[in-house]
Amino acid sequence: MQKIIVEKSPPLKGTVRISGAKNSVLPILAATLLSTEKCELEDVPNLKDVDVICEVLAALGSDIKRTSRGKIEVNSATIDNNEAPYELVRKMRASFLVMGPLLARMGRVRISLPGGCAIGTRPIDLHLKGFAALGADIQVGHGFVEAHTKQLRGDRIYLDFPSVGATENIMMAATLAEGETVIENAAEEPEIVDLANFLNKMGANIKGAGTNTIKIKGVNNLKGTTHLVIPDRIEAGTYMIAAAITGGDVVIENVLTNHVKPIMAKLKEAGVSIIDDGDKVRVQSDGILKAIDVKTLPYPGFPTDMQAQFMSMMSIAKGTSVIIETVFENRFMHVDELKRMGANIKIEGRSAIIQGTDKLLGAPVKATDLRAGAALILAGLIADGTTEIGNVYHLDRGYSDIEQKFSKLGAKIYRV
Ligand SMILES: CC(=O)N[C@H]1[C@@H](OP(=O)(O)OP(=O)(O)OC[C@H]2O[C@@H](n3ccc(=O)[nH]c3=O)[C@H](O)[C@@H]2O)O[C@H](CO)[C@@H](O)[C@@H]1O
Ligand SMILES: C=C(OP(=O)(O)O)C(=O)O
Repeated sequence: MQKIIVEKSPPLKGTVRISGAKNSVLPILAATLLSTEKCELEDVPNLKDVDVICEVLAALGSDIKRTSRGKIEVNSATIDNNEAPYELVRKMRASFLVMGPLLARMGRVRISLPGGCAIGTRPIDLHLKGFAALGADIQVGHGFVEAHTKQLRGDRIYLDFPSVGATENIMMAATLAEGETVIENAAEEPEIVDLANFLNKMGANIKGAGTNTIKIKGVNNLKGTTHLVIPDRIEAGTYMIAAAITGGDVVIENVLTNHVKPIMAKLKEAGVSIIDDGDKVRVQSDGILKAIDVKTLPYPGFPTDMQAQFMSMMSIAKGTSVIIETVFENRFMHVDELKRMGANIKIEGRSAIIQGTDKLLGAPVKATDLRAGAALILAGLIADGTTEIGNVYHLDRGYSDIEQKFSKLGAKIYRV
């Protein structure tokens, strides 16, 4: 089993380039199923999750070529299978995003239920509610969802919660529905906008992505296009904290600073200097951090995918911080691991109360999920001694070239 070893490191210095966003490229790759022509994607990150969604597409009959580093061509002109099997869907929840495109393109889909994961139960009721409103006949049983329709028809769909995945899945299905679909209380994340831009370039008619009301007028078919994936705001935020926690000076390139406003605001509140240059950001810190309170919310609120990394930072801040997790019901699995490193954290319901300590101590720990893994690397950078992180496959799901990027900034990190 692989491990990532992190040793106490000097203040990080230098420049790091952020890769294309995992949470954009996954729905965009799913959306290529809607096209009867070849699509070409650029700045595709080097991630396990990308490999998995490509395996799903290949199983459905898409032809996938990795033409050069960061470039993928997908041709779904002749897809012939509408079943996404358990073995693939269980590897990655985002595989469920092929449901909307398959239903719209083929009129029939059978897909394994994705199940829960370490951060919560993560139901798919809102996705199914949306497909039913569009006229799909849906059956759930034996661990699978089956849906079919002669022709999807546009409707008004109000989401009880602005779910990212449900908004994406319904938006993709609606592109080929008859008439207009309106998604109300839609998620507003930048990745939704990126997906809508991609679909519009394919010939879809989507307006309002990035607001809470998205209108989709159905079209007859979608064609091929090329698309540059937006930068990963969570990867950017993770390196911003790496600079802050080590008292470093790091320039983060290929970031859309508009997408990381809550992260920059909270870092400033903690006493970190942020120079915002639009598509790059310089983060400087003397390593003396003030306690801050954070509440995770749907975009444009503070992202739940940055909660664990902030918790590492708050573990060595001066004073008491409170982090409230409102998006997922069980996203505090990293707390016990941080406590193994000497952090002083108490959980009360959906709140974590963090009493900053003077130092953390290296320890054997395990990544309980993707961002928990990132949080442990961050803690390891400042902990005395050596931190050994197990279950690193979580990190490989979502961080491109992680040891190389950290090493280039002067971090003492390697994989065994
Ligand atoms: C691949 C991808 O883009 N993943 C992101 C996406 O996940 P994902 O799309 O799964 O997250 P959602 O926005 O759907 O989930 C948010 C909340 O809504 C609930 N819910 C969701 C769907 C549903 O049908 N019913 C329901 O109750 C979930 O259990 C959760 O409590 O958004 C999350 C919230 O920003 C991020 O943490 C993930 O990194
Ligand atoms: C929770 C995450 O991803 P996913 O929805 O793919 O599990 C994440 O990126 O932190």
